[in-house]
Amino acid sequence: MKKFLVVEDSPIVVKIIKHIAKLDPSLRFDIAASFDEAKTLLNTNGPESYLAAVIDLNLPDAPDGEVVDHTLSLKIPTIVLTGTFDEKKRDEMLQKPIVDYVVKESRFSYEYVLKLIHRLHKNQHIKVLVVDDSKTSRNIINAMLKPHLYQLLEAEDGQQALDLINKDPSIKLLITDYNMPVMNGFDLVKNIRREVNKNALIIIGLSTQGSEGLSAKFIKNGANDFLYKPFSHEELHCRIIHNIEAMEHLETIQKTVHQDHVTGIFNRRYFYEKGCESLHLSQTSNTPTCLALIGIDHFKKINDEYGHEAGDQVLKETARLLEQVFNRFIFARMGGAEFCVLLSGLDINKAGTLMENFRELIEDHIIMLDNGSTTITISAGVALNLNNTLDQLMNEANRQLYNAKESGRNQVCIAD
Ligand SMILES: Nc1nc2c(ncn2[C@@H]2O[C@H](COP(=O)(O)OP(=O)(O)OP(=O)(O)O)[C@@H](O)[C@H]2O)c(=O)[nH]1
Repeated sequence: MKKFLVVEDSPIVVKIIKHIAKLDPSLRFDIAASFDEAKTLLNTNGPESYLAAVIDLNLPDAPDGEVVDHTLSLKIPTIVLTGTFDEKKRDEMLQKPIVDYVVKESRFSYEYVLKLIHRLHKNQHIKVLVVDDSKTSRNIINAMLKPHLYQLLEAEDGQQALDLINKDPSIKLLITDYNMPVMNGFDLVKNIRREVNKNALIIIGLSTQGSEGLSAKFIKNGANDFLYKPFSHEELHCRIIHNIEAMEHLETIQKTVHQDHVTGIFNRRYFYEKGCESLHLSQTSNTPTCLALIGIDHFKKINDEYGHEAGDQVLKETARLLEQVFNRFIFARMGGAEFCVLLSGLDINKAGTLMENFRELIEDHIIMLDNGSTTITISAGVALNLNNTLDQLMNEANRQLYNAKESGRNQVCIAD
């Protein structure tokens, strides 16, 4: 993560920021105690080296927030961190394209600022689509979003937006007006929700005051949230953050549910979920598919000889090589020392050859352990899908794996 710039003359505040930031090694920052020092740092390092600036409003050589104008002119996302409770000053600052205005009240204020910095870092990867037929309205919303570093896209009506969403599934947030030609915001939401659920794309509906029934209608038909125009920068920002954080929590939960805790690759649950879908697709499109079940030979001996942690390292290294070779397929650790790959698009000969190559790669690979090094071998069973269920295919591959083990291990057995 890029570093951030703190412009602050109070040693106590600097000490608190340093203390809190120390708990998170990904946070790096420079400190300037005055406007002059800030200018020197910015000249020396270049404004592009800073993700954001955290600025105190009252500095000896800049008593009226002059540093804020300077960092904004350099297009650095700027967070005001001040001891000033003055409402007028706050309103004046919020008229500028700053990220946020935070009052130094307690340690939570500082934690909030550091959370904002993490947010800015993540926002750089979040695509936001703003849909409004009025160029002026789009410009206003974009100006509010820009300081938060989102990747911004625009559409003039619902149909344009729908086309963009269909073309680019990585769009995470859609902010749409209601009244638009060609396709209004309401129909846009209904159309999107036929394909994309609330956890994959956040939709925030907008409309002018006076259309009170619209908010409930928007939300009932699939929008995550709703705002009446005109809204403040802070209001929009809070709604977006609230929805994005909810989406990220869900993504973390989904990832945990589908991830193997030792190797970090997908687990059996994921394999069955995705594997069933993929098998169904290949059957309807008449595409050949094979399943390979792989077992590390005599894995128990590794645990016994080098210890359980070394056993874990062997599993991780095997998983890493599996990921390297079978990246374009669905693969997972099934449990113990067993891994599985669904080889979609490959006939039995190609699948067998690929698995044989993988067996050789493993055989020749030296695995470095904390307490030495070792080599391993694998056995594998490969089965071709003949309109089977995933369970049937798995059973056949398992029979072949058993044959490979019984025939002396370090070999690939293929179903006739
Ligand atoms: N280190 C480590 N060991 C594990 C883990 N999960 C299961 N094991 C151990 O893996 C061993 C099971 O290995 P098997 O696949 O039966 O291997 P094996 O019987 O030694 O070898 P083959 O007969 O060739 O299949 C058991 O000793 C388990 O305790 C894990 O997450 N980490």
